[in-house]
Amino acid sequence: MPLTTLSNGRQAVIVTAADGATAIVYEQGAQVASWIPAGGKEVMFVSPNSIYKDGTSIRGGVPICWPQFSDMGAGAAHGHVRKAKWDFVEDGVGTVTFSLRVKPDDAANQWSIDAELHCIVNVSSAELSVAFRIKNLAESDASFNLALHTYFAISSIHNVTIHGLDNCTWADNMRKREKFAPEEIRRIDKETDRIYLDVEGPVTISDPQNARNIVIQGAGLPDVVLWNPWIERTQKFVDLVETGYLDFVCVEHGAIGKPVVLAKGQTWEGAQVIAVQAQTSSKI
Ligand SMILES: O=P(O)(O)OC[C@H]1O[C@@H](O)[C@H](O)[C@@H](O)[C@@H]1O
Repeated sequence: MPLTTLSNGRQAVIVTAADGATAIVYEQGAQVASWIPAGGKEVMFVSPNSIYKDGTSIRGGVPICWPQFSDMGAGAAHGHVRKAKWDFVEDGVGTVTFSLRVKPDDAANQWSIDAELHCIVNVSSAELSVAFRIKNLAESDASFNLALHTYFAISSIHNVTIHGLDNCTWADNMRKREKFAPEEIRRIDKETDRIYLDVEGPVTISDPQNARNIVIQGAGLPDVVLWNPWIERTQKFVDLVETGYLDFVCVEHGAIGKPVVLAKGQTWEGAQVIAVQAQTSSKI
């Protein structure tokens, strides 16, 4: 069994690619918490105040938010599977798969969905891909939202610029998801909690101080949440340090604007694919 116990006491698989890239994927939540391209820097942010215990999602990496985003449903905010213990399925060079059987009578499954979930992680120095697959095992349609809630490590929120969202209508999570017309967004300089709808191209985080662009693309996931809690809201998170907002930005590909409706017996997959490009100038 390739699961190992890390120094924080949690079980995880350390994935190594043929080119020397590594990733860490926790059993709880099938949560990716590290991706280091060979000879490169960590791409995932994980808060030093993260709580490592049963039923608590790590503050960082790629929490899988399903079957609901935020409070858009009857169940726990961002769903329950990010806090559940997933089953290891298989691993190989640069890859690991976890699964989770979700049954209607699970106490935490307030959506009563009957399904098998898979999280498939593939890693190399060029790319990290995190795929969420669901097979509907019920006799009726399953309807759900999904977000791959990825926390990216950055040199400082003051240094980075965001590209790829200017032409999209967005809903403000801080104003009851009221919708707004497209507008340029480059720097984040205040609390930002937006759902960009129907994003077609990649989203890029340009980080000149880290000499890299992080290029993030969704597959089957049309929407993108852009989140940074900024100064005041950060203080409300027990698992973030006081200045934690400086160190990350979340770019979360998801199916949020419209729920996915999956017919009985059908399988659906959505993924986030992340690439890192060396930067020679601050322009992208
Ligand atoms: O504290 P949680 O449940 O992990 O959520 C963190 C944030 O997740 C983001 O996706 C939401 O847009 C924010 O509103 C939320 O605060």
